[in-house]
Amino acid sequence: MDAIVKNFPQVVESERPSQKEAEDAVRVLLRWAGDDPRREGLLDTPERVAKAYRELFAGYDMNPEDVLGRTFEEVAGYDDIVLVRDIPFFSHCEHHMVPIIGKAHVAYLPNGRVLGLSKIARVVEIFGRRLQTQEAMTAQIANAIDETLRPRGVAVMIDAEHMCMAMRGVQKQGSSTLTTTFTGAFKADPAEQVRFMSMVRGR
Ligand SMILES: Nc1nc2c(ncn2[C@@H]2O[C@H](COP(=O)(O)OP(=O)(O)OP(=O)(O)O)[C@@H](O)[C@H]2O)c(=O)[nH]1
Ligand SMILES: [Zn+2]
Repeated sequence: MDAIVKNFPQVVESERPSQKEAEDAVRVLLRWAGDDPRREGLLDTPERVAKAYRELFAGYDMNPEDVLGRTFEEVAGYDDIVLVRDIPFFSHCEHHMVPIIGKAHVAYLPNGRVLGLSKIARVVEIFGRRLQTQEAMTAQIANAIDETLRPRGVAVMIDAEHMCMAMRGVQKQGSSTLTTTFTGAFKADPAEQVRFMSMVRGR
């Protein structure tokens, strides 16, 4: 799990700002945007935003190892692809802190043990609820499953729209970005990659 921890230096708990400091920071941003935090409609907004941030960034307080630790072996020798596709997620880009909205497709080739299917979606949640680049998020999901389950291979594809490209800056709505990470047999064997792609695309 070293790679995952290294990719995400997290705030030391003792250095985490207080709720009051977070609310004050929101008041500064409200003034920066041009509004008056003292007007009635905005009085409770800093408190709501601080609370919303704890929810939107809850992934910093979650460890993928806790989720991936529970596995099952009684699967009648099943050893072919397990694919969970179209897992919706919201994340935030680390450059602008605005949403990334997309879907993740996650597959692995079991090596005697399988994961609870919901745990795959939970891992997507853990990494989604942090500040991200799409590339890092794709690699982190694949590496977390690879390092804890030790399957024969992992394939992850993320298809997402970046609001920092749609709502601001270059303002291109509707474009999507695709990223993939392959490990093990998926990395070594292009035929396995093709199988993954066609299962993701197949309807
Ligand atoms: N590779 C990658 N780039 C991202 C991601 N999310 C946002 N970006 C890009 O990060 C870049 C930051 O570029 P900068 O020039 O530093 O910032 P900026 O002036 O706000 O850039 P513009 O968005 O072009 O206005 C932009 O090109 C974004 O599109 C991501 O997940 N992966
Ligand atoms: Zn951005």
